[in-house]
Amino acid sequence: MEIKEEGTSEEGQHFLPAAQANDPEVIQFTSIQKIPNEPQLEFILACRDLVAPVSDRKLNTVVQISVIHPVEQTLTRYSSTEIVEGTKDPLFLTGVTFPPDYPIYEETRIKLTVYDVKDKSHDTIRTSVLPEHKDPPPEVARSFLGCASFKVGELLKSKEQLLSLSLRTSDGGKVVGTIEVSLVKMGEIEDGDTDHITTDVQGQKCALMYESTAPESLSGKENLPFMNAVLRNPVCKLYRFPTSDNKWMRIREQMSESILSFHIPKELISLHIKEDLCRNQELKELGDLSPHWDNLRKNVLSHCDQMVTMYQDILTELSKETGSSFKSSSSKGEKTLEFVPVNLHLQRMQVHSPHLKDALYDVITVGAPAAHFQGFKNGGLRKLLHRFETERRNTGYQFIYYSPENTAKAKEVLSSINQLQPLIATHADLLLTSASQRSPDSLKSSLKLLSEKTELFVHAFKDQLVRSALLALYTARPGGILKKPPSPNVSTEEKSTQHDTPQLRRQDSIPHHSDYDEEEWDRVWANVGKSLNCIIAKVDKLIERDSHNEEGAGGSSSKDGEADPTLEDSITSHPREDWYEQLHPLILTLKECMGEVVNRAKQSLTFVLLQELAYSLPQCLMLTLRRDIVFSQALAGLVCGFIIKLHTSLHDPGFLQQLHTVGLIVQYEGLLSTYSDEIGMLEDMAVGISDLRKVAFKITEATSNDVLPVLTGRREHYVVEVKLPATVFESLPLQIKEGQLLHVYPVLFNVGINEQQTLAERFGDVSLQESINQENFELVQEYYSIFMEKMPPDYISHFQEQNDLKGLLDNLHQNIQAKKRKNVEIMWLAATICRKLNGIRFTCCKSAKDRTSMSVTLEQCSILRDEHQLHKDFFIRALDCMRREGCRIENVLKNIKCRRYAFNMLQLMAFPKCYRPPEGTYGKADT
Ligand SMILES: O=P(O)(O)O[C@H]1[C@H](O)[C@@H](O)[C@H](O)[C@H](O)[C@@H]1OP(=O)(O)O
Repeated sequence: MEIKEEGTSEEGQHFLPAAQANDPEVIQFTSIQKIPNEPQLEFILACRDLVAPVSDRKLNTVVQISVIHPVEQTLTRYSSTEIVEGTKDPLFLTGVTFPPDYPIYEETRIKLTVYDVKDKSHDTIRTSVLPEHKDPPPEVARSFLGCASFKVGELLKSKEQLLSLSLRTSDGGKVVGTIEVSLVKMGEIEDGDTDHITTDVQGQKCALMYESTAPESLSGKENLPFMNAVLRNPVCKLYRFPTSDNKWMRIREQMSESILSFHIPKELISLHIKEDLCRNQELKELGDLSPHWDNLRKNVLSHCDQMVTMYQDILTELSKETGSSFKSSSSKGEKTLEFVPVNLHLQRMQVHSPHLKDALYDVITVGAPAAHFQGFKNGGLRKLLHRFETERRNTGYQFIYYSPENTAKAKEVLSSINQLQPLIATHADLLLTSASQRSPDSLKSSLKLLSEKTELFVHAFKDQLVRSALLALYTARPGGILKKPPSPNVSTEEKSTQHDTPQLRRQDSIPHHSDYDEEEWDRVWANVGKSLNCIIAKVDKLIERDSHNEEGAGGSSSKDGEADPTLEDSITSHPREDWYEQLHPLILTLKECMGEVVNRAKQSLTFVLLQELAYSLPQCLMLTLRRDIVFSQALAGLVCGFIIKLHTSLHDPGFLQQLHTVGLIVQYEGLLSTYSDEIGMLEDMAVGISDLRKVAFKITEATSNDVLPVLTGRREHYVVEVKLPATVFESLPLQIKEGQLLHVYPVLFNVGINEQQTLAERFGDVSLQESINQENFELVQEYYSIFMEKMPPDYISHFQEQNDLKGLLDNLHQNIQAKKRKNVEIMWLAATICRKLNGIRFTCCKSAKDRTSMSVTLEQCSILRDEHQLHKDFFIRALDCMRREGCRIENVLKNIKCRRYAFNMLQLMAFPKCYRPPEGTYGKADT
């Protein structure tokens, strides 16, 4: 019989060839009845009276679970239990679970093979590097004890949903013990005779009886398809652990990829292309420039065109990856996949514990957003951007220095102009339509909209920057006589730096045209407001006269029955007017005035952008590319985290209120070291995460089957539209339904834990980590203040009763100040604060594979201990179970095709103890 390894092949990822999955003719097997989106089958295992091959040796047992598919009759290795040491009656804490889409039927046969493990450190189970997926030679690590098999249908139909099977030797002859298979329904009472089952902890017994309620849906049924639309290829694991009062809790671990890994980068790159094409066009439309500026513009344009082509090529390549939802750690340096986050997953723990409500704990795990292809020789974004700005500020006479804030402002105004001008034109046309229909009500409402938009338009130019840019452009036109520098709207800080340095000379050399009429712009700009006022006045008059006409026509008369002479006058002097004709010339004037303003402002602000681009080409564009790449990776993770959080908390009114009044905190745990390349990664990551502040979310009602989020905006500000099904959308607070923007507050705390960090602490520099932690602590505090201020008092008083956030914040602050080596307490506290504040949790290292796996499993077990009374003697065993057989070892396998954490002994010695994986799960791996 052919043996396959689950999860290493394409088949492992998709479970069934598509043709078979869709063809009812081929599949004639009995499906397992199940709750939608819940695992199809879950069971736990225990052995009894195992016979040791050598009588004086204590058994260390492990069960390997394999599936015999009824179609192909092939044996697929599916999962394993943990190793239970020193007992002939092992009870396994690691169970077996088959996710919703797994091709399993009542006819499917499950084979259970029991091994005796001789040497744990060599028992690297199911290492896929072995050819033909053969077992490691038994003498090396484990020896076969016995096996048994059953059909899924037999288990489902069995009395008490429990099978007790004899374990036999390979020739099928000798019975070497019994294996018990108990069907599990998460959240349901588990029956069974427990007397014989002991844990491996001396003398301890755990009753298998649950005192629990029926399963409660943790996320609404209606929105499940929406959430599942972004998740792919779930891996599920099941455990049972004892509580401190000797009851059992059940834990389901789930890890899923997200289609957003590719969807968001594609959306974002399309927006970059649109934004850059528009900017290039505006540069072309700058008009005549003097030879110096014209040459500069030509140079900039040729580079910018090349960049657009590059983005287009990347988009084409990414578009070929239809349906992809995972970029492996080994692809992190691939140029065409640079915008895609590394190894992005939702890591979920679902807990069902006695007496407590079922609970979900999510962490998004992802490789630190970083530009791996560009590399880290010169550092990462934090350093590169700082260096770039300093150098730009101090360069010679060729450019006018605009601060990053001013450059951003120029982009913002340009974007407002591009949005508002067509909007105003549309509202103006609607006003004329209302006029031609002679409808006072619709005339009034059209005017209201027109006024609002025109006021926004006028307001957009209320900035000194526009004036200085106009002047700068004027002097750059051919024939400009250059005397005095146009000074951009510099902040006091900038002014002082410039005065302290040779900037004075440089500024002095920048030209000014003596003929420049500084007030001309004011006149042109004010004309827009004036022409709007004329329209308002005219509309008022028309409506007023019309109402008088109506009254007149209706036989208006004074109380005593005599006609009102003034009204009669007005009726006779203003016969029924053509409103359209009255308004048309005024609208034309408004459009003309607006056109004039747009023309001037667009050109001058584009000239500001030219200054930024002209400096240090092509490095400046490469820096933008780097920032775009890092941001794209960070954004894909954020959108995934936001959608998951939204779907799991939709039924919590407090959460919804927090969402629209405060916004959500998004906490990133970084495990990067501040040594060598990882310094650059951390510098990239810090900027990428802080750039996420430019993102806001908006929730809309889904109107089609396309439920993927939609991205709009430009580099300074993005809006992510998240769609919800109509029924769910209807139940949201009004503010959210009305499209209010929902904000996020990203924060990053980093603590390096590996051997590189030891070097950094002994011989290097940890200041980057220290300043990141300090800066981000201030951000958390700021968020907390807004939270306390904006949430309703009754919510806050209940919240304060439940949580000592103030104490946690103080503790975090003290830990940050303490400057202790590898102070992992910082990460634990930050994570706890985030969870208590209903935030979104992230964990990242270089690849989100090894260190991240250690950290999320530790976090999961800590939650079980702190929130669900995990028995203290089982903390390490639970941790080892999760690390040895849980979702994260599958993560390693799917990344590097090898079931082994990439740590060597030396590295592990440097790790804080609770971050070290169990024996036999780590070693040299080809990453
Ligand atoms: O998932 P990571 O912890 O970033 O993986 C590291 C691992 O920690 C380290 O021990 C090993 O030497 C590799 O550098 C891993 O990174 P890869 O990106 O090469 O998987």
